[in-house]
Amino acid sequence: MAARKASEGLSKLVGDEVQRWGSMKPTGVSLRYMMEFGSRPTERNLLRSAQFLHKELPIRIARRAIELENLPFGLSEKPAVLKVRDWYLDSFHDLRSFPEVKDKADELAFTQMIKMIKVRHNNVVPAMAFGVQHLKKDLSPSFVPTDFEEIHEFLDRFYMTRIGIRMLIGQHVALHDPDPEPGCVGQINTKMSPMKVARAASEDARSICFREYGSAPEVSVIGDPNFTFPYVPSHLHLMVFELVKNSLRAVQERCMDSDKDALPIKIIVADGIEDVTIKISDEGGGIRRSGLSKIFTYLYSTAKNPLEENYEGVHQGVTMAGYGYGLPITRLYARYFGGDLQIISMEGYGTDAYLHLSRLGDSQEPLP
Ligand SMILES: Nc1ncnc2c1ncn2[C@@H]1O[C@H](COP(=O)(O)OP(=O)(O)OP(=O)(O)O)[C@@H](O)[C@H]1O
Repeated sequence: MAARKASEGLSKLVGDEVQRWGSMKPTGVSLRYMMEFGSRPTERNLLRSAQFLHKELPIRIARRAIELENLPFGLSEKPAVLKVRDWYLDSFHDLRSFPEVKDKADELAFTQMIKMIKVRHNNVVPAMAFGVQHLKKDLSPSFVPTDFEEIHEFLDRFYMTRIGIRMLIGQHVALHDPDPEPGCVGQINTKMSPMKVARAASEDARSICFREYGSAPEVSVIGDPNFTFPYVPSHLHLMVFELVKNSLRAVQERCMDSDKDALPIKIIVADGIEDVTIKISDEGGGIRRSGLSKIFTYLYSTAKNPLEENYEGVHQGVTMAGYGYGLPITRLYARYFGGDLQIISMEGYGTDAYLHLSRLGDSQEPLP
């Protein structure tokens, strides 16, 4: 579909429909609810789930489309942001033009449609990053990072709701799996071993490190190998991958500068009553105190930006670092199910990342 012009404005494009849906209140779901509901994926429950999404997704999508139209500093006019807004409008339109979901056939067609919506939005993160980068370039040298607070808050809200939308779609689609792995309820593994996921994510990060530097520091994972708890393995994988990638880069660069051996990275998994905490410790030299306040912003990275040319297809080749998105996005994933992320640094020595995951899974989705 041809890109719409920003000047056409939202209200003219889709009338009051987006505004009307965008003013409705979204309904949050908890990990526990998803797990209990999804444990009986009967025809009736799948139908109920599709009916819920048929009403819920347009609300969430409309709210973001409206925000995308009203960003400060002219960010809404940037071509990459316009493209993202068009993806949201197209998805809103697909959902609203889908008739009421009444039976199994409707439900299957609806599932197919939302699966397509998820694919359409695959490149939202790099596209938005490209738009923001573009804006930063336009504003420099008068660029003041505090000006970006509003944009930063918007991006936090925007990506948080994106995680929610993708979780809801992914969960509904996954409940159709005729042969789920034992213990899995859609995307949730009721017996997820955090050690196993941490190991796999570390190996993935190490292979990127190998590709980039020709070697990779060792990563050891300490904890109870039999311990399991319900969580979404793909979320945990993504979070540990990002954190280990940062540690590997810091350790690797430090040892290249000093000609010393690369010191191993240590991951400890602790099983508490309220939280499962995963600590990732490295001796990569830490982060300067003056830079610490910036690490959770979307514009701070000490690596060369891979988005300088364009964002199309950036997902095809994961790089070691560059957008400055790893930490803020990881923290959003942790917070989505009631957890958090803290970074403690000792400049001149190393960094500890504490990833807290809420064990009870009772917290409602944060819905900005
Ligand atoms: N373990 C660490 N040791 C030293 N510096 C770190 C560590 N983790 C993060 N940093 C610093 O924080 C910055 C931001 O990290 P973040 O993960 O958000 O982005 P990035 O790694 O630069 O890029 P990407 O978007 O690809 O993850 C890094 O560029 C780096 O300077």
